[in-house]
Amino acid sequence: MVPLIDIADNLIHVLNLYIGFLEMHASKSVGKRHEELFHRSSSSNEGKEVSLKHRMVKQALLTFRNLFCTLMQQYKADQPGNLVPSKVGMEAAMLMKRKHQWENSKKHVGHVLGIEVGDRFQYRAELYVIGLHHQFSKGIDYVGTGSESLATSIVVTDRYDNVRKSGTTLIYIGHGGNPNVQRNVAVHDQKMEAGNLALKNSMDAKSPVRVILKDAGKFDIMDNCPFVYDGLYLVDKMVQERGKYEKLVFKFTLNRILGQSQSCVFLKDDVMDNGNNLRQFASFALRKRLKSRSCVVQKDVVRINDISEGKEKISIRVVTPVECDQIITPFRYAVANNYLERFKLPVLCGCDCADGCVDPGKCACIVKNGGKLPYECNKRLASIMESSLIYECDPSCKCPSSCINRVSQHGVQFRLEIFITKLKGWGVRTRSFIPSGSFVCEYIGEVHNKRETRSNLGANDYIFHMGVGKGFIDAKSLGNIGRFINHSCSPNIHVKDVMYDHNDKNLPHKMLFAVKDIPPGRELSYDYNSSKRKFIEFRSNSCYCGSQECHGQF
Ligand SMILES: C[S@@+](CC[C@H](N)C(=O)[O-])C[C@H]1O[C@@H](n2cnc3c(N)ncnc32)[C@H](O)[C@@H]1O
Repeated sequence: MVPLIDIADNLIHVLNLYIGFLEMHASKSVGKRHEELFHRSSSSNEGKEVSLKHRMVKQALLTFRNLFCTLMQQYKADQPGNLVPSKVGMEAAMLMKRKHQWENSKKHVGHVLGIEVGDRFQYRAELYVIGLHHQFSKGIDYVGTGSESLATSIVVTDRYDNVRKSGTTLIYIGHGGNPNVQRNVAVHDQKMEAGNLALKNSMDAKSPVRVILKDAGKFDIMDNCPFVYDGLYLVDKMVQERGKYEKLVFKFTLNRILGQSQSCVFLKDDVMDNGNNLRQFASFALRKRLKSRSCVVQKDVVRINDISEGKEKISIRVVTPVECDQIITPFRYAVANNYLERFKLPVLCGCDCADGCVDPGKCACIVKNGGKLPYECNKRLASIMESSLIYECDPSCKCPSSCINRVSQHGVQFRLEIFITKLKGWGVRTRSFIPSGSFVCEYIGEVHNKRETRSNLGANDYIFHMGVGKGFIDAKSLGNIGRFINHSCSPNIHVKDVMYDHNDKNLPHKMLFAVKDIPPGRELSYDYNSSKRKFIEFRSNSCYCGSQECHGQF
């Protein structure tokens, strides 16, 4: 028992140092903005802070999960009778609290910096550790007291008769009144106090409330990450009625604030549309069938099985809703850039590492990366933000294709699909979980040189600017999945320059890598204006990315 705690403690100590380091750099500017309802970033610096905060939240989750696993193992070995995961979660969270490892520990109304609509969580205690909901078991969290209180967040479970209608309206039953045999509490009327009072105050003040949905086996959100942050809602109505135990309960009607991104929980909304709770009319078999399907495919019909026509290792399908008859404007799918003849791409200088580039100091290609391997052994970027230019091993190198320094040249590795968005035309989403740092795809097209002007190329939505004084990639008539990826002010992938089959730094491969873990069903997006460089010019002025940090305009 003791050694395991020691391991956990050491682990926390190391992570603590790292978090402390991040905090030191973040604290100067993040400060007061915790109080803001919508964390919009107006400058690229703020954008950086938001992504830093994302990392800090992620780090807190990682610390929690490691600790949770360690404690679970400990309980399994020493006290299997006391193994209650929710209690172990609480214990892990409290251990972290003692080490000041919680994120966003100050309660506030509105979104929480570093957490996005649609983010999923495995354990209830995780919500506490990252500051999304500061209650271990109570459904309503709030700030202030009495008539001054305001609800900050609610967790919607099936414990009470909560109902969800049309994906945007929640009928949420207030707190209290349930019998509790263990604590010898009999069923009673709910009282207008604590969380109930806070929700009422929020209604009067029109103050938004964070909503976290929980799949309890009947709400089919996701099996292993049942808690989903569904965004901000307003409490529009409150009535007092007789509940299932014939005692008085408060029923709050909350409506989702418009303009927030989808959290991919619409699967069951269709079923629950007419105001019916899934539990009230769906048979067990139907529920099981629905549960086994992914919410990504539920609403859409597959129109094209593989738009790459076998050119990619993994087929890329095109889906649209049943009623949508939109088709993709024809283009030629390619898995490599088409360089115009006049480029005469320079010769390569490969490495001699027949053993697979295991010694970074000896590999000529890795030396070009400053002697550091750009990728970890799991083929993910070693450091997401570092090195804007990466040299991978090239066709003339002696190393095998499995070499650790060959990642993005192998093409698409995750199941991606093209779908129709509400306001941005076609978009790309993932059907697989994409871990942070993974290669997603290249932006492929016809490569033109710097002397050619926009008017030569003709205005189109698919021109990717390689950088000042460099070339363009035009993916209008020849391209790959990359041409369908939209812009977001809060992106989940980003562009890296990679060289592997020529030496012209003016024409690097534009490779897209995940900057965070991306769950299945999430749209992929990068910042078209990253680092003050316009990769792709918007023809319309308005941005419809729907993120909390959206600038609205281009
Ligand atoms: C490279 S294309 C992306 C794929 C495109 N949506 C399509 O239907 O083929 C770039 C164009 O997509 C649209 N777009 C991408 N991101 C957008 C956003 N956040 N808001 C509005 N339009 C967007 C703009 O018309 C832009 O010029």
